[in-house]
Amino acid sequence: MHLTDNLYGLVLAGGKSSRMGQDKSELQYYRTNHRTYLYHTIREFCPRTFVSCRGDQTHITKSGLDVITDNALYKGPLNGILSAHHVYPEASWLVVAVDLPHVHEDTIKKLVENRDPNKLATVYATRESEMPEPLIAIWEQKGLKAAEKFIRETGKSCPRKFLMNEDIKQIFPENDLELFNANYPEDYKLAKSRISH
Ligand SMILES: Nc1nc2c(ncn2[C@@H]2O[C@H](COP(=O)(O)OP(=O)(O)OP(=O)(O)O)[C@@H](O)[C@H]2O)c(=O)[nH]1
Repeated sequence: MHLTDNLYGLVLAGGKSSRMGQDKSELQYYRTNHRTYLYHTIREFCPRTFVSCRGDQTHITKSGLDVITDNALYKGPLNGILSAHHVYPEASWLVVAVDLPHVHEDTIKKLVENRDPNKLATVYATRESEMPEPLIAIWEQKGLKAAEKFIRETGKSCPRKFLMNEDIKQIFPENDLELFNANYPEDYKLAKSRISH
């Protein structure tokens, strides 16, 4: 099996961005807004790529990028991933959250090269925390089926809670900074300053 067979890309951009105070997917770290940057970055590795967002985010749905909008089943990032899974149930998904400013081509390449399709997911973790980061990960088709069952049975939709007890492959970035999560305006400023130096 080729490592990118059936592997579709998904940039998660459907959050409320309440801590940032503005849509995190509109923030620009490189030459364009970050959802577009990540979309083009992961498109190199996947036969099809989409942005995952809410139906009311018309600035995204009408942006010209391929989009999958959330269905109304649950809330949160896992709903975005499961909505994509419902549209293309035969696919596995390379997922990247839009609030990861230091993810770059090599971060994605490493994820793809280390994919283990026999696990439920291949997931990054920082060396510091060793906790799975489910939003920079490859979710296999069977992993998404299992996640959906977990939500139905527990009522919990936190992707990390699900992955903590599951058969996953965990990998580490070259540098923990690649997984830096920008949620607040101070994080945005800090990430921008790192990028411009
Ligand atoms: N499609 C989709 N993506 C989501 C949803 N909620 C969060 N995300 C995405 O998942 C990633 C992590 O989101 P969070 O930081 O947990 O939540 P957020 O709503 O973006 O931000 P806060 O409102 O500050 O918590 C981001 O890329 C979000 O765009 C959702 O309901 N649907």
